[in-house]
Amino acid sequence: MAIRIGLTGGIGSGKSVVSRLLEVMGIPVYISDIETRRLMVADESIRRGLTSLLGENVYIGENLNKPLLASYLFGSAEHAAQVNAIVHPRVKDDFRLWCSARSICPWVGIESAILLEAGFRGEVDKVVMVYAPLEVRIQRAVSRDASSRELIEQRIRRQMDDEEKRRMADYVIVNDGNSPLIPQVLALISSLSKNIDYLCER
Ligand SMILES: CC(C)(COP(=O)(O)OP(=O)(O)OC[C@H]1O[C@@H](n2cnc3c(N)ncnc32)[C@H](O)[C@@H]1O)[C@@H](O)C(=O)NCCC(=O)NCCS
Ligand SMILES: Nc1ncnc2c1ncn2[C@@H]1O[C@H](COP(=O)(O)OP(=O)(O)OP(=O)(O)O)[C@@H](O)[C@H]1O
Repeated sequence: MAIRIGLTGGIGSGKSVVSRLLEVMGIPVYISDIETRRLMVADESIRRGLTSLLGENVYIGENLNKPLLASYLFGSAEHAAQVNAIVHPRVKDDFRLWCSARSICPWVGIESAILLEAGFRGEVDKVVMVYAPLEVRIQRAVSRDASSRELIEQRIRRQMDDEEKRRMADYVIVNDGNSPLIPQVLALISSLSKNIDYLCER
């Protein structure tokens, strides 16, 4: 079985950049944002759950009504918990299938801002947190998404606090714009490789 690396970090921390580096090194990465987007349209049980929670308008033909879902989900912790309970179990099943299709790979990764909140700690062998200071994250997300500061802060409120994430992480990669990323990713792979005997099934 492949060693599963869970890559997490708040919105704008730079997980996608780190994922791309892992992929360049030949490590396939399950990008949760992309796969979840696919499942929310294709998976019947998610469609049923969201329609019964939010009404028929949550889909416009074959497309998800993203503004409707976003305003509900990010509006309160309770709403986020309701949506997450419909979506995340199916994402977990899908990730397990994705891993079994790659069992010959020595490593695989999963990238998710809410890996720990969504209960994926038990799905991975090691948790790697990508860290950037809050203000840097906000500025990056605002310019990447052409969004407002208020909307990004609203999403941040639905995510686990950085300090808590840091405590649960096995490794931290600092992506503050000053610390170079590539040496940190190489050091991570090298450190995980040292533990390969411990991580492999005997
Ligand atoms: C609400 C939706 C439609 C907004 O779509 P949009 O294109 O604007 O944003 P996108 O999907 O690219 O998400 C951007 C970022 O928002 C944050 N985010 C998304 N969903 C969540 C969530 N449930 N809880 C906390 N943060 C979230 C993450 O940092 C994510 O990387 C979309 O995020 C969604 O369907 N979310 C629910 C499914 C989910 O939990 N996805 C996250 C898997 S990591
Ligand atoms: N070290 C860096 N220097 C400059 N810009 C960066 C750096 N790291 C990331 N960025 C930029 O910041 C933005 C956010 O990064 P990225 O999309 O990787 O974040 P993320 O953690 O995947 O966020 P999300 O949770 O929304 O998926 C992107 O536009 C990215 O190009």
